[in-house]
Amino acid sequence: MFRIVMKRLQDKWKSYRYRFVPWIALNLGKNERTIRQVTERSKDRLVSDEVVSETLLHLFRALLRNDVAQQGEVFRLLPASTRTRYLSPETTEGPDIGEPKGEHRPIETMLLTVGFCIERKPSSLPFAGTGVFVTRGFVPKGSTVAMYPGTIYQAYEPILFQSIRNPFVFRCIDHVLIDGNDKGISKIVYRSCSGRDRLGPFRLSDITWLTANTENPLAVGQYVNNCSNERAANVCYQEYDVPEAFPLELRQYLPNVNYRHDTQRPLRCVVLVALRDICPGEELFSNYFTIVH
Ligand SMILES: C[S@@+](CC[C@H](N)C(=O)[O-])C[C@H]1O[C@@H](n2cnc3c(N)ncnc32)[C@H](O)[C@@H]1O
Repeated sequence: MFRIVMKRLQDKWKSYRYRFVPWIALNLGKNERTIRQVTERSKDRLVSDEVVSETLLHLFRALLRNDVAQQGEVFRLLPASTRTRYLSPETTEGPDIGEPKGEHRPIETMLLTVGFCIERKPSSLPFAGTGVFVTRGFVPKGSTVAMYPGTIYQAYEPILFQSIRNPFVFRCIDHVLIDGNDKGISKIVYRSCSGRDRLGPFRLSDITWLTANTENPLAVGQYVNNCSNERAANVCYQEYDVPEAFPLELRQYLPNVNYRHDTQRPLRCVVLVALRDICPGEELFSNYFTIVH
């Protein structure tokens, strides 16, 4: 009898694509109605990887273009044709209406390139700590709204010490883990891995999400709170593997790094995609549980 009960429990547990392990253990019973249900892994994607790439490239190019003063070494090593693209916007493949020129203020760049900006503020929910809000602009359904930063652990890699009392360990559908904690041992590990993985002057990941001033303003997705029966989810998580062709000079804005330097697969990122139109002033809520049937 005991074995049968245990087997049933195990099967139920396995069907959960639980995102945040400690949160689930405490809240599974309370929030059953807010669970996101998908019939297959492939149905969990709201938009294609190409659409996600388009937004990231558009924003990252604008961020780089507005940071020319700090990027001397990077520009020196870029092929002339690529360099020209950043130094004189009018030579790019079409007019980029609304792209800011000159001053380097990432949040303004975000507003002008993607049409909205998000920022961390005290959550509108009691006792939920910090949350993420759309502070200006308008987010159309299907937009890439945020990124989940952190160190990437493949399913077989050890994460024991970093995961103790850590509410920021995110689990992907294929059991890859992302440690998005910006404090303590997690912060030390991320900094060290990011410093390790460079190609000369080219940084391959961003470390500024560990501070209050993020170079990539999308990289605050780890602070998005869970929906509740009263506050429905307006964003969902989606895995995004960085394509090989992603430009070298733009990788410095990716807020993820592999724990092991010899990982033989594309860099995993996770983006948050809008489930509906979102207006300024609204807090973002995701779904910490998803069941794949
Ligand atoms: C990934 S963190 C989100 C950021 C968190 N709000 C903070 O300030 O650090 C997950 C933690 O946020 C809190 N949290 C998330 N959603 C919540 C909700 N709907 N109500 C209360 N607390 C929530 C829980 O403490 C949970 O363990």
